[in-house]
Amino acid sequence: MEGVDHLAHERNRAQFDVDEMKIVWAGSRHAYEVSDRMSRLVANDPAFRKDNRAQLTRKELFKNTLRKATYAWKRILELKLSEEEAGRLRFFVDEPAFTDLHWGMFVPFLKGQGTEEQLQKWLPLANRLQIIGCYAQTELGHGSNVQGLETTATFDPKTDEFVIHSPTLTSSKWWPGGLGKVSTHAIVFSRLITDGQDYGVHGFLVQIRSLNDHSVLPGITIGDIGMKFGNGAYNTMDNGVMHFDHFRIPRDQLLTRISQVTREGKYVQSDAPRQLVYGTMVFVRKAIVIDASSALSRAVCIATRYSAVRRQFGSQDGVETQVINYKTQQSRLFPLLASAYAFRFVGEWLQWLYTDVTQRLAASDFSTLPEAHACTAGLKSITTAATADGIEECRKLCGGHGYLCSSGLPELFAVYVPACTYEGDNVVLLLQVARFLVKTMSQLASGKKPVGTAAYMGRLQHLMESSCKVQKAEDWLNPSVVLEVFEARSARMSVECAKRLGEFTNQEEGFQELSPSLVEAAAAYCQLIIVSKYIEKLQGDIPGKGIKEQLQILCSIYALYTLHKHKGDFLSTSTITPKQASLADDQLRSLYSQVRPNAIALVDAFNYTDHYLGSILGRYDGNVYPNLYDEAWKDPLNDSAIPDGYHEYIKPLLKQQLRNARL
Ligand SMILES: CCCCCCCC/C=C\CCCCCCCCCCCCCC(=O)SCCNC(=O)CCNC(=O)[C@H](O)C(C)(C)COP(=O)(O)OP(=O)(O)OC[C@H]1O[C@@H](n2cnc3c(N)ncnc32)[C@H](O)[C@@H]1OP(=O)(O)O
Ligand SMILES: Cc1cc2nc3c(=O)[nH]c(=O)nc-3n(C[C@H](O)[C@H](O)[C@H](O)COP(=O)(O)OP(=O)(O)OC[C@H]3O[C@@H](n4cnc5c(N)ncnc54)[C@H](O)[C@@H]3O)c2cc1C
Repeated sequence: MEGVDHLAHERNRAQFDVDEMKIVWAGSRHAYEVSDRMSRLVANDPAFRKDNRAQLTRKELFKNTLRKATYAWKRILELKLSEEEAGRLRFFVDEPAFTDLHWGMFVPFLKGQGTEEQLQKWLPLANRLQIIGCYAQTELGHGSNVQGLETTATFDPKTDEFVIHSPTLTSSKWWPGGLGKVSTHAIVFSRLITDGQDYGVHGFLVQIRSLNDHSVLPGITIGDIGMKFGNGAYNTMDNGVMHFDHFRIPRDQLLTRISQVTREGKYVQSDAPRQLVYGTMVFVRKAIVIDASSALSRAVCIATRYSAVRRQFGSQDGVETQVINYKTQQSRLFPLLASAYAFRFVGEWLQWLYTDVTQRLAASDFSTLPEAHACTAGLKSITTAATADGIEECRKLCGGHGYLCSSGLPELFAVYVPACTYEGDNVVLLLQVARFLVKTMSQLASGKKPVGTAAYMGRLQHLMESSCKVQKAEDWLNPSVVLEVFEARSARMSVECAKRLGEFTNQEEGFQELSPSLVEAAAAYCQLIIVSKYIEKLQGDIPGKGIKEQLQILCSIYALYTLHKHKGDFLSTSTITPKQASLADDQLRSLYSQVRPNAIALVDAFNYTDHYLGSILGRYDGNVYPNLYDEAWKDPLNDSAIPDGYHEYIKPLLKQQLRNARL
């Protein structure tokens, strides 16, 4: 059976052109071609093998990651890959490494905050990996509360230097990836103090290790923070701890696009808002949304293929039922499939928003920064939470075999789940969205017209009074009906929060008290964005046989499943009636039946190689059982029939039992 395509029958049932869908998924033909080429390059190179990760010790794992990351860099140079190609190559290598933080945070921070002079000095070194950088913001005592960071950078006018110091144990930098063992440089967030005054947190470029022998520079203490969740998984990364003892850096290593300190020690701020120092976080949060669609689609691909291969019960004609045909399986799996597509499209839109805000900032237009912050923070929160839960659901959808490392799902979950925490704890980020909504509501009262994703608030009166027009199940397929109920639910939840906030004399106290409801209102706003951006996508030109139809089905599933899951919100705000909620469920069931014949082709459209999936259950050819069986024998425990420890433990135990029985 080796090499037989067990899923061929499923693929023949598809009602759309899967090759065209691959292009939609990738974002463009060009993006598809780059991804396709890079994924194959990685898959066909034995140096990128990854099936042994769970068996390695931490030290072996880490060294192996260093080998792969440096080998990847060598290939990037040899093949003269573009920045885009290099990024995709690293993505398909699929192993968290110091390079993630170097390219993902250190270089973007440098580009965003450095002056021309600073860029000329540092960027070429960073771009050639002659220095390796990390992003050292979080401390032992503070992560979410960036303004609470304790590391100090005190200007010394006598020597024209900043003195970086960790005044307490809790001010030790803690968590930065790549810091523990690899980085030579770090962006260190510290409180800028000059002339006795504290000007708050700023980014400084600090060399932390010797470029000759990699020793940690005198005055700095650095180490790895220890093993993290799961075997293998994120333990390929050297998340680090760093403590400074009056360590000196030249004044020109304050990254000074936003503010400067003169030779005399005078603090000079530009016109730009100080929040621009958080710009790299906006950049990364945006990238994390696209990454959520990648991680979720990967889990869904595994669970969908395996659900078509796996059979249990119902043997009428001698063949048991494929578990994918069970309605419960479909009602758990297909919303995740739809979410993967929805997150992809909202990620594409977020990329547009980010580019737009960046261009505006370059022209000193800061007006859309609050919305960009709210959208990136909120969507990062909603998509990572749904993806982490979704991966775990996919594991359960694969039954017992999903719990094996060879399913690929345990490691995917362990690597992915910190996304709910890093780059901003998800609840903390939703509270930021809530603040944005409260502010938007209060500005309405003063006549300010809401724009962008908040424009619907301009129709507040209508949304407060409107009633849902759905009378039969198919009415739920009408995008304008769906959009309006999501808008009305979001508006009503925000208005309710604003009303209750108004009952507090102290607004901040009210905000704290009502924060659980505010987080729910923020989530409703983000779900509205996801639904509305998907609907907008469908209004564009989408060529290819059957593509638009499939995407419409998935869009309706995402919206109606979200409605089903948050039925309480929609009912308690009287946005829909119980009868309309029940009609939405009827429509959802019918949509699942429409997805069923296309399910395998819809996950094939992700175009993942077997190497990237890293899952026997998700193999393209569906030949699961022989491979699962063979894989078991490769476990080191099976090297010998009699295990190590038999003579020490099992034999004496059995003898003891035998003796006891004889007595
Ligand atoms: C192929 C290569 C792969 C590369 C991978 C590279 C890494 C990532 C790159 C791409 C991602 C790809 C996919 C990822 C794969 C996995 C990679 C894993 C990498 C892990 C990286 C993790 C790194 C980190 O975690 S770094 C540390 C991040 N820390 C945080 O996020 C802290 C969270 N806290 C905050 O952000 C803030 O402090 C706050 C938002 C909670 C604000 O608190 P506050 O109210 O006290 O704030 P302030 O007083 O300072 O300000 C209030 C004021 O400012 C506005 N505001 C706040 N934040 C922003 C912002 N970011 N932008 C704009 N404005 C902002 C806020 O709204 C207030 O405004 P007002 O008008 O109301 O005053
Ligand atoms: C794998 C991983 C990689 C990381 N990489 C880096 C890196 O490269 N560089 C870096 O600088 N940092 C990094 N971090 C740190 C990360 O950014 C922080 O852990 C994250 O921002 C959360 O902050 P915290 O740990 O302080 O959580 P806390 O804020 O202590 O959260 C604890 C709990 O308190 C709640 N909470 C906190 N504040 C509030 C509030 N105001 N209202 C209500 N609830 C609240 C949270 O919801 C949470 O439930 C990494 C973290 C991880 C897990």
